[in-house]
Amino acid sequence: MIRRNASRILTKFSIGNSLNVSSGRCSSSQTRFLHNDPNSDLVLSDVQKKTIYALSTPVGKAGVAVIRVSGPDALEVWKNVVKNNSKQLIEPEPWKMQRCKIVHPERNEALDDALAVFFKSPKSFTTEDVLELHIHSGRAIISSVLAALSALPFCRLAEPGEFTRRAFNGGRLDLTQVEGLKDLIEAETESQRRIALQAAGGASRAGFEHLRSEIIHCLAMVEALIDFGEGEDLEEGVFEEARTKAIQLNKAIRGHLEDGRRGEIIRSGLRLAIFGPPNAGKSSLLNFLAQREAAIVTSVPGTTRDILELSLDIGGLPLIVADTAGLRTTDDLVESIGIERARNMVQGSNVALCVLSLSEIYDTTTSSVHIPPSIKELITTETCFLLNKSDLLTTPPLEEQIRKALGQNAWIVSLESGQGTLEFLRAFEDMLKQRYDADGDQGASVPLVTHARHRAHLISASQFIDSFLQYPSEDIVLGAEELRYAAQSVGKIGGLIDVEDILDAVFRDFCIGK
Ligand SMILES: Nc1nc2c(ncn2[C@@H]2O[C@H](COP(=O)(O)OP(=O)(O)OP(=O)(O)O)[C@@H](O)[C@H]2O)c(=O)[nH]1
Ligand SMILES: [Mg+2]
Repeated sequence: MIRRNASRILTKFSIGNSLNVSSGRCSSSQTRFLHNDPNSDLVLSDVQKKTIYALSTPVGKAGVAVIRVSGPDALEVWKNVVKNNSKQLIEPEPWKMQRCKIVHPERNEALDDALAVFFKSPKSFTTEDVLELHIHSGRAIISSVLAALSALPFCRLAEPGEFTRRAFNGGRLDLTQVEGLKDLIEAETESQRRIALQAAGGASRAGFEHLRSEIIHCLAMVEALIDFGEGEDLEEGVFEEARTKAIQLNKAIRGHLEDGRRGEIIRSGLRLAIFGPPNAGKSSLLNFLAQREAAIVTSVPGTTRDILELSLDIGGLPLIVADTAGLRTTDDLVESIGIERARNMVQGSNVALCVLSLSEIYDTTTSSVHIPPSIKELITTETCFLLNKSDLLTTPPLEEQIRKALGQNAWIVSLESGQGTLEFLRAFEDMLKQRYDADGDQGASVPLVTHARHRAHLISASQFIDSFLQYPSEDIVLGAEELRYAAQSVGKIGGLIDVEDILDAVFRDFCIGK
């Protein structure tokens, strides 16, 4: 189709962003949203199209509860249940809060003094007509208003998530924004809130759409090459230009994939494993971080036998902190199971913090550090160290020597006396923010990939681009197919495929005429 139409219109054209745009050639793009079936247009049943209502705030006693209504009959709902104080029907002024009474549509009985606002389609959350009733929050009030709405035959109670679903169907939100909205509501720490707000606001959508349009631009070059052939109707070097662009695109995608999984980790919580030999003060550290006696602390080595996990907010980051059994060789069956679990926990963690007793590992006469082999095997370049029980040393340790042996992320403290603990906490928080913070104090960029789903589609897009790059210029038809799949993979992240994209890009990016 593209081939025949285009070849009739175009005789010679050149490619690139700087080129002229033909006037009035672009057809308007028709956006299609994909749900389960990537090839079917969305068809809604009558029930699905009905006006829906639901309580949008938690049930219980509070100042205000909001009941939301969305759909083609939202205005009818207003006319039936919203009355001004003189009991006359009022036409809503869109997007403006109005003082009113909520009445039962059949009995005309006043149910509550309220505020109501009408959002006219398409400028609403769902893109449909939306009505919000801000009533007093109490069980009896809420149920009486919901009962009043259920008396209207053109309304039904919304399914879970149906308002957001309608916002998605209406094109107000793409899938990344829907996910962002959900994450925003569930955010428990600053960094989770920040990342979710960015996604809900459309930052991820813009990032992925940019990637997709770049792939489509690349595909448009290849399509033109298929239609017209280099050197005849097309300028020389188009194939090379498309390849160069594809290489750049793959680099950009890999950049997003190799972000240390920051987005996913912040969403689900960073896993911090506290490990070390018995009696070093691991449980004391957990209690210090939690600011309560969460773990049992005794002077008996081997007190902690199993993993104890706590969810904590450290420096605005969500951490799942695990206290583990002290690592040593033992014949005790229960203890050895605990030690095995501890090892697995350390290996599966995002951050490992090794707690050591200074008097056990530091030789004051030679200022050297000796770490037991059972601990050494778990240490990587990323491991952090807390050298505890500094109060037991008669001469202060040489910090320089310790940092030389263990790296910069090593701190000396006494969890018993509290010496050095606040400095450790501040430095540890800074280190975590440096590694994982999303656009916080440390200025790290907000990660684009925040869900495993995004990662999977980006990986397949990158593989399709790789396959395109394998094809020689003679097999360019097959290569174009790979690029088409790559664009589709990225499109799936937002749940959106634009059927007219390629046609649009051909006419937008190419200068037509001799
Ligand atoms: N002197 C001194 N004692 C400490 C310090 N921190 C912890 N302790 C003591 O060391 C002992 C062991 O502390 P825990 O926190 O239970 O050590 P652990 O590493 O969890 O030990 P296990 O669970 O047996 O592996 C307890 O008696 C603590 O009171 C410290 O900074 N100085
Ligand atoms: Mg312990």
